[in-house]
Amino acid sequence: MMRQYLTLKKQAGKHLLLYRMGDFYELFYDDAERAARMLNLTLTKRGSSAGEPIPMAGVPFHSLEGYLARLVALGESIAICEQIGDPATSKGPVERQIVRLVTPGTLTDDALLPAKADRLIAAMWHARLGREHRVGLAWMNLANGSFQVTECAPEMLESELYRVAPAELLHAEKQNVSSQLDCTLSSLPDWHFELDAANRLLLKHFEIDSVASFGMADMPAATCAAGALLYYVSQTQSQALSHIQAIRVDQAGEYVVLDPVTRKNLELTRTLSGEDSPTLFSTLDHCHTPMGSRLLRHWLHHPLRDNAEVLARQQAIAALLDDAQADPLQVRTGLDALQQVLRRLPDVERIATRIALRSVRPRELASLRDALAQLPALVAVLQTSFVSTGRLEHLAKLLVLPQALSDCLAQAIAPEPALQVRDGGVIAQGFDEELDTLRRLASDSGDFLLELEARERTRTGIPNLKVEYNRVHGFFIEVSKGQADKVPVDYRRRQTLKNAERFITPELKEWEDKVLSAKDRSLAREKWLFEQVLDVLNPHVPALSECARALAQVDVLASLAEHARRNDWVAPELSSAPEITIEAGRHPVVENSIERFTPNDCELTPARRMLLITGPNMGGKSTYMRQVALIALLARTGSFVPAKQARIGELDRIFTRIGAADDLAGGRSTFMMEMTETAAILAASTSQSLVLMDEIGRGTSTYDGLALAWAIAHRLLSHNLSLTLFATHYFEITRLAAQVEGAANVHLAATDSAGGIVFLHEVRPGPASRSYGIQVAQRAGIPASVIRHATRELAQLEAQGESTPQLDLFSAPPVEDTVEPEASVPAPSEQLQKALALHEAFASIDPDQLSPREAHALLYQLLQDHA
Ligand SMILES: Nc1ncnc2c1ncn2[C@@H]1O[C@H](COP(=O)(O)OP(=O)(O)OP(=O)(O)O)[C@@H](O)[C@H]1O
Repeated sequence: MMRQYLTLKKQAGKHLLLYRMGDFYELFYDDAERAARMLNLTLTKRGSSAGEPIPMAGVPFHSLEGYLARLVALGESIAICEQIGDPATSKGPVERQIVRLVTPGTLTDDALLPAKADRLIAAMWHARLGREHRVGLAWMNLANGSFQVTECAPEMLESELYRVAPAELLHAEKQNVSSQLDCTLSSLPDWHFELDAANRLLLKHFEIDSVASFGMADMPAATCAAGALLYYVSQTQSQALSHIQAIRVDQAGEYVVLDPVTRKNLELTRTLSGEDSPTLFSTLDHCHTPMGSRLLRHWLHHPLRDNAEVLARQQAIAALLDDAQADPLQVRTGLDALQQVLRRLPDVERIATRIALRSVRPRELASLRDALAQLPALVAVLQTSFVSTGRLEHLAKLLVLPQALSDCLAQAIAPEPALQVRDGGVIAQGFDEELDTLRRLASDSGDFLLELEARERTRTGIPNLKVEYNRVHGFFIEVSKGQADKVPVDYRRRQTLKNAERFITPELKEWEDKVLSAKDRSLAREKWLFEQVLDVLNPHVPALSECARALAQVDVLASLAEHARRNDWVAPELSSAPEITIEAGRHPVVENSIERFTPNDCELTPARRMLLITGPNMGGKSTYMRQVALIALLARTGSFVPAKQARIGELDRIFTRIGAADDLAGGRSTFMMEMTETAAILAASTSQSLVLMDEIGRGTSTYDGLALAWAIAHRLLSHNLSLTLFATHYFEITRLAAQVEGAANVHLAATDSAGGIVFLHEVRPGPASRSYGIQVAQRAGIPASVIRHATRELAQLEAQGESTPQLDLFSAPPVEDTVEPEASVPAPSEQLQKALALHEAFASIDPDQLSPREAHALLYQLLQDHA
């Protein structure tokens, strides 16, 4: 047996091998030790190998799914080995085979999948084509059959990986992955990524002549990744992947690029501390179906650049809301009616996939049958209430499925089927004549038995004779001990009890054989019929999947409309210029968590492209910056936004540099992280990008920090020309507004009161007047003696004026809120002047215009002038 185990373990490779033995799945050797640790199993021993006992651990077969879910959540991959041979006829160990591979990215079972999130598997391949270096990325959602590819430059890979967010990433053994993404990495031999083999596999699977059919003619890197991915996934499934029907090329430039840090900082689907709520997704998710929730999550991570699709979604939401407003006395609006139907729908998307993989359960088919019966009502609401809305009208059409599909389910599946086909009672009465006869034979024994009992009582003269059945002994005739000697000769003893004897007669035995075989045959017939039903359903899988996608869209649009209705959100105007103009905007998440949120305006246009934001700690700077980014992002997904009015232009990227934490694992300090992120922003942001910069330069000495912050702001303003929100504590930076066209100062207002500082959370024009740092510290509970000490120190430092080491905004004399910056700004210190001069000298250099000799000379000149 151990030899068989070791052969199978070799096949399983790195996967944990669950080896079926009777009612258990056993693990041996290292697998046993690992699994025992992870699952808290008892580690035992079985036999020995080379004189050492073999470690063993096991899980009962009926609780396999629960253990699998835990292992997969820990990022493990598992090979499941079953007994294939018949133990009765086997010589030596029963034949066994690996029948299923479970990996974090290839799950389709409902018990193992999160309802509201997708679990994708991706593959990446670096290709060098001459001097060009491209990365091909392919990803698949096995649970709904989508398969996508893209190619990107290596520096964009991390952003793309975070956008796709796979649960498992396949890569070639010789190509290391340096991503910080939290996912399971599975390495494959390099030959899995060979172009010819990949091409052949894709052509065979999709039955096409060339990958050009999918627009992949010039995408060799993506083709290699797609081939490796398809091969790997098909190895994990025992069924053909018939629901994977096409590859979609994800065009770079389709989406507003969000780099990994921005996805995190904006708390789209996870809070900074790693919780699921409160996030933008948890706030907006009023979806009634799991597939709706999954699509909403996808939309939030994929804001669109092009206005057309955004507008179509927005108009659909507007129509859903208009209907509600058109007749305020309407007890139930079209939106309510839609939601009522949506509430009753199961996860059609995943059921469709499981039909294709032939792993669907009877009860899922029953819920699909009931769902299909609801669809006409949904279509009717869409067609009566929202007839003239392009998107909703189109979706309504996709919800109409062939009648044959509903008929098949309605006729074939029992009203309340058993959990498993092997339990019987899955196929409906009246669907198959043979099955009905077998069932009747198997269960309609009542009349025959009563008749037999009466007959035998008369024949034997034993009045209390009974004919009965139990699972262990089958049918029998029971006679009390006192009457046992009266039984006829054809009675054969079956069992002796304390007060009774049980017998069987040839007639009863014949009946028993017929009934029991009818039971077996009816179960076998049901199993066969279930497979036939799957054959009938299978061709409808594409239409069903499309219908599921349409349902998900209707659900998301209804959810966004519902949120807009409850929170008074408005449709943003979309423009093609790079601009963000918001009147009375609110933070979509914070507005729901505090009692009174103060709305604020924002105007960012090419002519006023940078807002320098100042104000006290706790004043609301971060909230304000994030709210602007979130409103822009919401507008680009087609949603309404929390504002009185908004106008959002086409954006290519959203960047954020907000309070970094140490990347200890990556060996980078806070300051290093801050500078790395800033370098990426300066390299990639354009005049169509929205950039959020929060207190850049704070992690180093005052002079360094200030000089860097100044130069970075200057660069964004004069070179990148991005729409920028730049929050800072450095006072000198506010001078930028006077020096460079396109920048303006705003501040978050606060005021003193008898009870201490009061934050007004209002964005007002001009720079802030004071820091209120000590007042904030006081509110935070710093002891009164420390506060008094700090106040004395501050007075002294302020008296020393410009020579203080703290060059920040708040060493300046107080100014009125609305005073323009240049009126109150002190002259820059000597060091700063030097830094600025150096910066300006650098800004005037165009390296592309210099020969190496000139560059060398210029370098010496700069050293001489600025040392
Ligand atoms: N517009 C607003 N209306 C009402 N409350 C607000 C508003 N903006 C922010 N707040 C509240 O003020 C608190 C502080 O906000 P925020 O973190 O944005 O301040 P900050 O200026 O960035 O502070 P720090 O500089 O210390 O990071 C938040 O917890 C939020 O609840």
